[in-house]
Amino acid sequence: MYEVKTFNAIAQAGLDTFTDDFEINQTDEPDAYLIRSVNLLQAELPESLKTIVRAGAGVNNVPLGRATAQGIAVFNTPGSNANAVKELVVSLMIATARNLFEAHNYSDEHTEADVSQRTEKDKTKFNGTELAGKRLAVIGLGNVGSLVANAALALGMKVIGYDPYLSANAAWRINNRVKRVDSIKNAVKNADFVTIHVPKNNETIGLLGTKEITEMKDGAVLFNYSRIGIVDNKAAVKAIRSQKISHYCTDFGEPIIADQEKITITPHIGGSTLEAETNGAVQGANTVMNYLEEGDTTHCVNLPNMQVPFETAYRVTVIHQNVPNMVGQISTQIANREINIENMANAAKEKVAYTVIDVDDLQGKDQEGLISALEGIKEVYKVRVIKHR
Ligand SMILES: NC(=O)C1=CN([C@@H]2O[C@H](COP(=O)(O)OP(=O)(O)OC[C@H]3O[C@@H](n4cnc5c(N)ncnc54)[C@H](O)[C@@H]3O)[C@@H](O)[C@H]2O)C=CC1
Ligand SMILES: O=C(O)CCC(=O)C(=O)O
Repeated sequence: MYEVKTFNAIAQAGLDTFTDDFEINQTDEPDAYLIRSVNLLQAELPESLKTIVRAGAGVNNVPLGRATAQGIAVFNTPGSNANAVKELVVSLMIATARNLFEAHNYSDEHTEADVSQRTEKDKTKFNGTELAGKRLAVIGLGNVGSLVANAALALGMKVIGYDPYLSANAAWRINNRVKRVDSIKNAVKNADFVTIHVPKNNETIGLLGTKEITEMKDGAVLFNYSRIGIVDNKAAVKAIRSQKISHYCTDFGEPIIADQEKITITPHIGGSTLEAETNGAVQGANTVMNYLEEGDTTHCVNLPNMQVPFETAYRVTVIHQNVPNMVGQISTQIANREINIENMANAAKEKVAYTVIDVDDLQGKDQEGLISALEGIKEVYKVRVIKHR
């Protein structure tokens, strides 16, 4: 029986996906964490923990370096909530173009006798513009950005995209009418709307700051539905006050942007739809099961992605540093115990490597001895022996 500890609201459909070999509980010695936005950056990760699966996209709430050093595989569920974010961003583009927040506030302030008179009288205050024919810059063309770009095209907008790290898979999803450019400056300079959809990391913190906002068209509308800090909020407030940008919408509140005209804050609801939460939870549950039961690392963010068919009675998995002679040392330990290797696979991702060894004859052998011998190799982070179901 594997034990799974959950954090945040994980959709019931996801919890129901687990087979009887998995128990969801709040144990202190879980095999897996299934999480959403809980901040684990300062949390101690228990010795028992083998995997952390983020139902969603961003893994900036997980201490990746520490997890790797403890041999914990970290996954996300890419694309599971991308459509939800796309629809929210599109709705906010329309809302800002049509002054919907201001118009609603106006009507809300006049709910008494004068509301019908004012309905016609002041409506020119809320004259808007249409999206068709306007220009949208999308920074980051992955799962969310590509959907936003394609949806904007369908609404008749012109779309400019910037993504220096675009994967081949993501490129296939993008409509060829999205014009790709080689710099943020070239993306934003004539754009009426600018939206950013990138992961939070050292390179993307402050990616849209004073310099980039200055390069935007006067009166542009700016969106940050990625993470706090990717748009420099101080710079955004200055740009709103000087009317350089006409509206700023973000999913991540902080005091500096609170209670300001033309700044709309939503409470991190980009992925908060029934469909997205279900997708993420179901995909997350399958990820937990595939990793714990087979060592599959599809969509792992800190290990190489490997799918090796599991056709033997046992599988030994080793997470280790990506340095010379690891495969040699590992197979020597196995051979020393007269265990025959049926199949072996190894791949590396930056400084970390993952080795999968399939064997038939572990029954009755000293499995604990093998694990401790392998974990005795100083470059090894974690060893698991998995019995085929
Ligand atoms: N508000 C919310 O509830 C949600 C927020 N997010 C946030 O949005 C981010 C993006 O989500 P997805 O599109 O699903 O991720 P993704 O991984 O599919 O796409 C991210 C894209 O950003 C690109 N990128 C990376 N660094 C870049 C840079 N310096 N300049 C331009 N492009 C760069 C990558 O090449 C990739 O194509 C997530 O990491 C998460 O932080 C995602 C889902 C929900
Ligand atoms: O789980 C959530 O509601 C947040 C979604 C999100 O921010 C993400 O997937 O990166």
